[in-house]
Amino acid sequence: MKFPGRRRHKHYFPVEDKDPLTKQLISANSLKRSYIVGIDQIVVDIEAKVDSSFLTKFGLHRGMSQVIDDETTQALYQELQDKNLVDYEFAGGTIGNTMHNYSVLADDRSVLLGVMSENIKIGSYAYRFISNTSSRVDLGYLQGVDGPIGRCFTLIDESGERTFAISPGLMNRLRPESIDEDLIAGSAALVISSYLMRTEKEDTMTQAAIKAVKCANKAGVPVVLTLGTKFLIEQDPVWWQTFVAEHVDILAMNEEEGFAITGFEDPLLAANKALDWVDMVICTAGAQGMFLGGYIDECWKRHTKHALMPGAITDFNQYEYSRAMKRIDCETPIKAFTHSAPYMGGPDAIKNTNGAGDGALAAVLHDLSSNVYHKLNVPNSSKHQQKALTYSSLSQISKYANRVSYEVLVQHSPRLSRGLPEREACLDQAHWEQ
Ligand SMILES: Nc1ncnc2c1ncn2[C@@H]1O[C@H](COP(=O)(O)OP(=O)(O)O)[C@@H](O)[C@H]1O
Ligand SMILES: Nc1nc2c(ncn2[C@@H]2O[C@H](COP(=O)(O)O)[C@@H](O)[C@H]2O)c(=O)[nH]1
Repeated sequence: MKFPGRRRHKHYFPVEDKDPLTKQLISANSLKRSYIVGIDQIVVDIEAKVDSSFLTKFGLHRGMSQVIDDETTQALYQELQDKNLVDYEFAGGTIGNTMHNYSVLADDRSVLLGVMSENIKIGSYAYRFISNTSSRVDLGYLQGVDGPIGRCFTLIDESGERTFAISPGLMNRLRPESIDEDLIAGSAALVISSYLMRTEKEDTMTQAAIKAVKCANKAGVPVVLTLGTKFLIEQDPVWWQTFVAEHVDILAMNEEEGFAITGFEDPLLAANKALDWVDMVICTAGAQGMFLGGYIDECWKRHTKHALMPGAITDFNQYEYSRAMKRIDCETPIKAFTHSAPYMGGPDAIKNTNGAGDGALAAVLHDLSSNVYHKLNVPNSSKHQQKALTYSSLSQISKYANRVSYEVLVQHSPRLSRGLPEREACLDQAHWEQ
């Protein structure tokens, strides 16, 4: 496990550096490992620049992620080929991206559950998915299927808006019996997306996902849900609210999805509402940056050293230096929030916004899993007197998450090609010598 690392603040430190005594006690090969598990519809992204008439021609709703039938897929793909519009084909899927990014950041194992074609031809989409995924992502638990994985046509129009057209193939045929309960019970988190609930009659993905969620709930493993797209949530917000309240511990959403599920347009108020259902919430807000909210026990609260911020909740960031806890572990729970503006004010030129939110979530998962890893290996550390969910404070996690989003924005793919630098070039030498 590579720890989240020191960035603008000096609180990050690897296990080995924490204490010279523990350093002697722990030899590298006796370290216990932590890992996270994600479930996804296995898809390859096929990205193309199109104009709005293309979307109209194929009956696609702009800005939405929608499932298309075989006939539409054939015609759409043919037109993209004929006009030479395909820019790039790469492994995708909202959770696939998140597992990949987590493994790149943590330089450690994640496990991806889903389906994979049994017979893989060189150059096929299945082949491409596997070869574009970090070797740290364990694909050994994928369930074989006799047919293709999914394709996600990522159509970018003149305004930069992305419209996703999903040709599902057999991506939704993950069976409940393919869910290994011990694997989930031993993980640091189970990560799912709302897309897993968008299935047809013959599909088994939803049942498989629900089985995994119940297993995680029973084992006390945090369930992390990312909302994927506002259109899915808008169809039945009450169902989602109930599902989240009953089964989810950490909710990740952007401000549009936040509005769809909570009814609050302001991302801070949406995050505040979500904390009625979950222990921790991430609400990204594009150029506004991100809000992170969680619970802390009165006795563990830490005051910020930053300026108090204006917003719909007075002094909302006053306890942002605290580590997040499960509400149930707090005797006197307090809601705490933090906000981070985009790293360095955002890139001068955004190459692609695809996956910026997934990148932020991967960073949060890295912090969560680092805490489990540290606890497994240094259980008596004073750090674990507080029964916290996270390794770092809310403030640091959100800065880290924004930093990762920035990296996604300046590259073409939603998947990181490398980890973050050990030292940020933009920070002067004095920062590292403090
Ligand atoms: N236009 C932008 N300018 C600067 N930063 C951005 C911009 N869009 C996104 N970001 C960064 O990426 C993060 C996630 O973006 P967002 O678009 O909210 O996610 P999603 O992909 O889930 O919709 C933001 O919190 C911010 O740090
Ligand atoms: N598993 C699914 N993944 C999907 C679906 N529609 C889109 N996507 C993936 O989302 C990312 C982009 O993420 P975003 O946070 O920037 O919106 C992209 O790589 C797609 O593959 C879906 O229905 N199921």
